This record gives sequence, structure tokens and C-alpha cells, in this order.
Amino acid sequence: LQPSSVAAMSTGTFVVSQPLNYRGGARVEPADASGTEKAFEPATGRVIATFTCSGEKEVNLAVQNAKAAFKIWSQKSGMERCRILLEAARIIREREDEIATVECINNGKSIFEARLDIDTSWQCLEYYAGLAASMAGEHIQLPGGSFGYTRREPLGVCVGIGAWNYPFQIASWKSAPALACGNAMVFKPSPFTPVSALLLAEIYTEAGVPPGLFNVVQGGAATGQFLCQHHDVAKVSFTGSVPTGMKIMEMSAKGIKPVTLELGGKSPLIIFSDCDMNNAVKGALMANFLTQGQVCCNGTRVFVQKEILDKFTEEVVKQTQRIKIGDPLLEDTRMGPLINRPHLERVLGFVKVAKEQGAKVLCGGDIYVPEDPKLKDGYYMRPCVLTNCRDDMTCVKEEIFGPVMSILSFDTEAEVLERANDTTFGLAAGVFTRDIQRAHRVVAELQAGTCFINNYNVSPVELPFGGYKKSGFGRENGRVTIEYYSQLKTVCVEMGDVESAF
Ligand SMILES: NC(=O)c1ccc[n+]([C@@H]2O[C@H](COP(=O)([O-])OP(=O)(O)OC[C@H]3O[C@@H](n4cnc5c(N)ncnc54)[C@H](O)[C@@H]3O)[C@@H](O)[C@H]2O)c1
Ligand SMILES: O=CCc1c[nH]c2ccc(O)cc12
Repeated sequence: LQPSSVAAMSTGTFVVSQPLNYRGGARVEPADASGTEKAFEPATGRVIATFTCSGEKEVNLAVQNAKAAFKIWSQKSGMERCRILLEAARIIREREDEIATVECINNGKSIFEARLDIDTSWQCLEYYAGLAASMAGEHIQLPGGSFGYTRREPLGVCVGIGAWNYPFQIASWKSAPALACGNAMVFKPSPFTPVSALLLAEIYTEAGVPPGLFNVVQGGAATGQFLCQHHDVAKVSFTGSVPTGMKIMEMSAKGIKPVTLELGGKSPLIIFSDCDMNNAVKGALMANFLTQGQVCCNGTRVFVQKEILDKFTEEVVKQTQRIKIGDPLLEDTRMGPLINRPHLERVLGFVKVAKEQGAKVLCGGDIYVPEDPKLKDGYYMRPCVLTNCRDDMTCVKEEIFGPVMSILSFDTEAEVLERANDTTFGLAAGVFTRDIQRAHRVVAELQAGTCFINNYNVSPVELPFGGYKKSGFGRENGRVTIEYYSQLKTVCVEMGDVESAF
């Protein structure tokens, strides 16, 4: 894409005509097929691409290309890798509008949010570029002048498998630490959002990575299975649902491959009566309505202390009703369409069941038809706030992955902690309070991998992100992720003679 063509891009015009696989440093048509898929523009319901899902032969070619590039890349020093990753980060930043526009068209999130996603993508590359240059082992003194040292070494060819809610960001958050550690990667985007990972692949090539270091194969479950089962794949990093995560783990277990699983959630957000009300209301909206509610770590169980329940609820509803829904490419839109028609129907189904189980819909929860005729076949709904919720209701127990907030009331800290932790998920949690002791006491008890105090859904790349319990294991971002993309070699050096036992 050229910058001029981006400026001209408007909803209802974009089509993809170039191949969507990337191998050996170029876009290619796959060598074989395991079916075809269509990608949509959720804002209009239009097909923007029809593409071939990669078969075993194509997956094999991508892995072989990655293997060859790994030989070159893994020999480079950390500083050399750092420079190339910094250049890639610079290009992403320079092309931010173009990438955000493509993301917005294929995913449906607002252009405002898509730009934020691209920001945390180049920031992630910058962050790991810095760590690449400073990766080092330890030196350990042993008796008699002997010593040992450790080396942090790459794993080899890593596979990244992504979900559709943050297509470019997921590809960046997986590839940046992988490449920084000296690995190569084959990435498979969700078949719903195949487009933007290609831009990342082209940017890596332009920045100077060896051809084949970052490859993209398109497809669904079958393509994903070929990747996970491949003998030359050293690690799998997966973002997606719990049921698929279980399958990925089974396949990885068969090959004794390390795996990172970033899975779903049903996170609690606890609002104490001593909170700053304005911030708590803003936090609840941030926790529920970004990317049309299709965010894994959303705080969808909003526990509000009884004393402030009415005031909080009234203000949340008022602000939810003000959210501007519509064409995601317009600057003032804050909520676009959901990812596709079946998912929209599924989310509306959750609202229906919630009503049947006794919840009260305070706003939204129904289909929204924008006035602009070109948007009439898009997948829009109005953001929904539910009250009168109980812990045993489906809307409170299951991940909806849509713009549906469930408000629950509570009396005491001990009670809310028990209820907040009563879930098989453990991705995230949040607390709003002005009491600093309570804030830290509560997060220490919350069974979640990422906890927010007096904010929600901010994601600085310096902080590790990942789940407890069925929300997965392993981490993305932060210094610790280096450990998930490298292995430690110990070298023991004898400076004297061998003292043989024989
Ligand atoms: N924890 C996180 O960081 C995080 C981030 C985003 C989304 N999610 C979760 O992802 C889910 C929504 O995303 P989704 O619908 O794309 O998830 P999904 O599990 O249906 O698909 C995720 C990816 O896995 C691939 N896949 C499907 N079956 C496979 C198989 N058998 N083998 C290998 N690959 C396979 C898909 O093609 C897709 O690329 C939600 O549950 C959400 O919470 C989690
Ligand atoms: O959707 C869940 C949270 C999230 C936002 N962006 C990314 C990127 C990569 C992930 O594994 C998770 C997330």
C-alpha cells in the first residue's frame, strides 16, 4: 500500500488482491491447500479477500525457510539484532496510519483504537530491541580457579498462532521477543483477520532481517495443526480460546515443545465505595467496551459496593449510551461492528439468556443499524449494561467476548474476594479504591495473572501479561518473556586436572 492510497481508503472500498502468505521474504501463493476462506469487512459485511488455507506442503516450506534464516540470524550479535528491530519499529511508526486503517477495515475496531494498537506494537519491538542488545549469561566461580558460565540461546523455529481481536499487535507481541532472542518465526493469523500480519512481514524484510525469518501462513485449525505437529518447530505461542489452547497443549506435549498459552477470561472488576467515582466509571467502560468488548482480559463482572451501586450504575449507563457507534474509519467513532455475523448472534444470544435468567437490561444489547446505507449489512450492536445479576447466571460465568457488562453488588471485602475468585479463569482483575492498603491487600488475594489498581486495560509493553488457572501460562511482554523464547546453556570449565573416580 502507498500512503496516497491509504488517504483515499474509505469504508466499503478496500479489497486485497495480493497473495496473503509470506515466505522467504516475499508474498507467495501457497504450494498446496487445505480449503479456502473469505475475509470480511465487518463494517459493511463485504468480502475483502478470498484466500487459500495452507496445506502440509506449504507449512513445511515455511518452516524450512525459517530454519535457513535461523542459521544466519542466530549467529548475529544482540546489537546487530537490536539495530534491525529498531529499524522495523521505526517503519511501523512511520506507516502507523496505513497499518491502523487496514486493521480497522478487517477487524472493525475504531481507527482511534487501531492507532493505539499499532503504538504498542512498535513499542514492543523497541523494547525487545533494547533487551536483545543486553542479553547475557552469568559467570560463576568454582574451586581451584575453575568456573562456569551460562549462555542464553534461541530455541529455533517458533510458531505464533493468533486470535482476531488484535491481529497486528498479537503478531508483534509474539515476533518481537522471539526475534530478539535469535529465533525465526512462522505466524498464522486468525482466518478472520489475515491481512495486517503481511504488513509486519514486509516491514521486517525492509528493516533487514534475513529472508525467511518471519513467515506468514494462512488458514484455520488444519493449518494450525500442521504447524504445531511439525518436527522442526521448537515452540508454540498461542493466543485464543481455552478449548483450542487445550488442543495446542496436547500437540505440544507429544513433541515435548514448550508452549505459551494466552487464553480467555471472565475477569472481575471490584469497585469499593471509597473510590474516585469518575475514574471508576471510566475504568468500567475501559474494562468492557474496547474493541467492541472483544478483549480477553475484559473486566466483565463488575462488583460494586452496595453504598454506591445506584449512583455508579446510573453514571455507567449514561456514559455507555453516549458511546458513538458506526463507521470505524471515522475519527469520532468509538465503537465499530463485531467481528462477524455468527459472533454478533452469539453475543445477542447471551443477552437473551441473561434476561430469561432475571437480569435487567439497562441499555443496549440489541442490533444497531447505522444511518449510512453502506453500513446496513455490518455487524453492529449497542453496548449493553446488565444489572440484577447473580453469580450463577450464564452472563456472569461465561466469556461473552462482546460489549456486555454485568453489574453485581457486594457488601464486604472478604465476600467480594471469594466471589471474584470463584471462576476457572484467571487472566486479569481490577480494583478501584482510594485506600492504598486495601488496594494491595485485595490484589494480593486475587487469582489473576494481571491486576489493575485504579485503572483497567492499559498495556505498557514493559509489564508482563498472561494468565493464571485456565487462562493459560507463560507471559508476553516484559523482561521475563525472554525466558519463554530462549533456553539456558550451562558451560562448566575445568582449570586443573581431571580427578578421575576410576
Ligand atoms: N489471553 C490472551 O492474551 C488473549 C488475547 C486475545 C484473545 N484471547 C481469547 O481468544 C478467544 C477468541 O479468539 P478466537 O475466536 O480467534 O480463538 P480460537 O481459539 O477459535 O482461534 C485462535 C487461533 O487458533 C487457530 N486454531 C483453531 N483451532 C486450532 C487447532 N486445532 N490447532 C491449531 N490452531 C487452531 C485459529 O485458526 C486461530 O488462529 C477468546 O476466548 C479470547 O479470550 C485471549
Ligand atoms: O485480548 C486480550 C489482551 C490483548 C490485547 N492485545 C494482545 C496481544 C497479544 C495477546 O496475547 C493478548 C492481547
